[in-house]
Amino acid sequence: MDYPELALHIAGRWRTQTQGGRRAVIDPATEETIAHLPLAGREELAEAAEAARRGFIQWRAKSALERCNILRAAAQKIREQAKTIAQVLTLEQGKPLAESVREVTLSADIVDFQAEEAKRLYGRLVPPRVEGILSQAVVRRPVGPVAAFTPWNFPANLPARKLASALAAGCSVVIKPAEETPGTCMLLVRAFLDAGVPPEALNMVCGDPAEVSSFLIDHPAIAKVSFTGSVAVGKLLGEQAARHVKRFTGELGGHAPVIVCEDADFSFALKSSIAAKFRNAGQVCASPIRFYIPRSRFGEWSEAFVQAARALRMGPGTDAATQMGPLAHARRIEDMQRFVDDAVERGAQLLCGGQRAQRPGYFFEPTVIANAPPDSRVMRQEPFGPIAVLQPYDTLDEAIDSANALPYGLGAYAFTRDLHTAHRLGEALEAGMVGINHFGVSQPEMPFGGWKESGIGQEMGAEGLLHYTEVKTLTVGVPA
Ligand SMILES: NC(=O)C1=CN([C@@H]2O[C@H](COP(=O)(O)OP(=O)(O)OC[C@H]3O[C@@H](n4cnc5c(N)ncnc54)[C@H](O)[C@@H]3O)[C@@H](O)[C@H]2O)C=CC1
Ligand SMILES: O=Cc1ccc(S(=O)(=O)O)cc1
Repeated sequence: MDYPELALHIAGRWRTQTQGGRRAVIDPATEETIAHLPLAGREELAEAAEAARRGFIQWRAKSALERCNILRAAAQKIREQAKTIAQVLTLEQGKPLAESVREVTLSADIVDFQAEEAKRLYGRLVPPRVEGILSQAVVRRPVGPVAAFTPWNFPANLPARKLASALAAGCSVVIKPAEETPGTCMLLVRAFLDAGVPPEALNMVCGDPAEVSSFLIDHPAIAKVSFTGSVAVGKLLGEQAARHVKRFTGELGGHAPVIVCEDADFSFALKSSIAAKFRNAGQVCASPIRFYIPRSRFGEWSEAFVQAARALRMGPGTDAATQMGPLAHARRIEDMQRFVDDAVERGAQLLCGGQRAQRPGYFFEPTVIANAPPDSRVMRQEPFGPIAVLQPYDTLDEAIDSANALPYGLGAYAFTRDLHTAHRLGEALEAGMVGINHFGVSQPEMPFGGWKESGIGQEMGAEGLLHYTEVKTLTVGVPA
């Protein structure tokens, strides 16, 4: 499989030679270097921000229909190249190739949806309360150049969400993908440019994440910051944006509970749970983490869950038989071990896995922990990896309280066959996305965002576009 030569897109030019040096991009399945990524220096970051300022003026001047047509052409190009982009994604990130193909085609769908929404960015006319007013309108206008920061777990989907909405609204962008997975984003950026987005309206930079984000957020050309990543970094970037009163969207971490009710179809719930838990090796912000199981059926569930976890085929994403790939980078392995060791030290039971796999690559065994005390790290922080925690409960009220106990609220799930219980849980679970009897809460047409510390704002759906706009009250009086 081929991996492309990496370049940054700054002020209308692709650059392979940059002032910030370069860093290796590693295949997480083999730990081998597959490419070198040029890094931007401060002057190049300034060039990108200034270009975004000029690009914004050109891009916002296009009609909604023109923007829609260009973005739909970009979506088509992404779809046509889905296999190639997916191969790059799997090489740099590790997930199974079939998952990468699905991610890339879904990214094209996200771009299509936001492109169409550009034509529906309606305002409204409000009857004036005083005489002599011809029209009193509420309209939405693009917020301005956006600095977008995306992580390594969904190298196509997450840049697509930000690029699609920002560009559909008429904003220009400087995007910084994760340095671990830059190739996928580079191919998406190329598709947008080839489709007709003005070269200065779309910039891609990489570098030291903290230096790049700090520089861009402080830069006067940047009007809005959009970040996907950890709660801790989200708070830092949000604070920095707030100091300039710049707009901020944060898609941050979660700690999703799953309540399996006494009346649930256990075999369906278990099959769905295993697929959702170990998809992308658990590196999904809305991934299920805490499974609350009725005490009377805890033994039966634990046994079947462990058996299914052990049966998962781990391997390189390029192997068609692989069900779970490696973790995306070396730091994740160390972090998984800390989660497991801490839980066991505090008295939890390790039912399976719990260690790095004995093979090259950043593989960590599918891990199941039971009865983790509430103060264990795995019960308070997002493991962001292939670790499931099984907890017994006695009453549904108790399970709901436990599910809502953390300061996060991104995804939450439940399984029941009773319609009343389904509605009750749908209301009671405190999260931006609640899935009853299914985990598919991330869809291009639906808003995706967190409650509590899990984030601010939403991406995708009609709401996603609105976060890239400002509201203007526009009153036109009768000329004197
Ligand atoms: N919500 C999500 O989709 C993601 C959440 N995370 C969370 O982050 C935790 C740690 O992930 P790691 O990669 O090990 O650590 P990390 O915190 O170094 O990096 C996480 C992501 O944030 C970016 N980042 C870090 N500091 C930044 C800064 N100052 N400015 C801009 N971007 C910055 C990195 O480039 C990377 O893409 C995970 O355990 C998980 O909880 C990580 C990736 C995606
Ligand atoms: O990490 C967040 C995230 C990204 C993508 C998806 S999905 O592939 O659209 O399901 C879910 C969560």
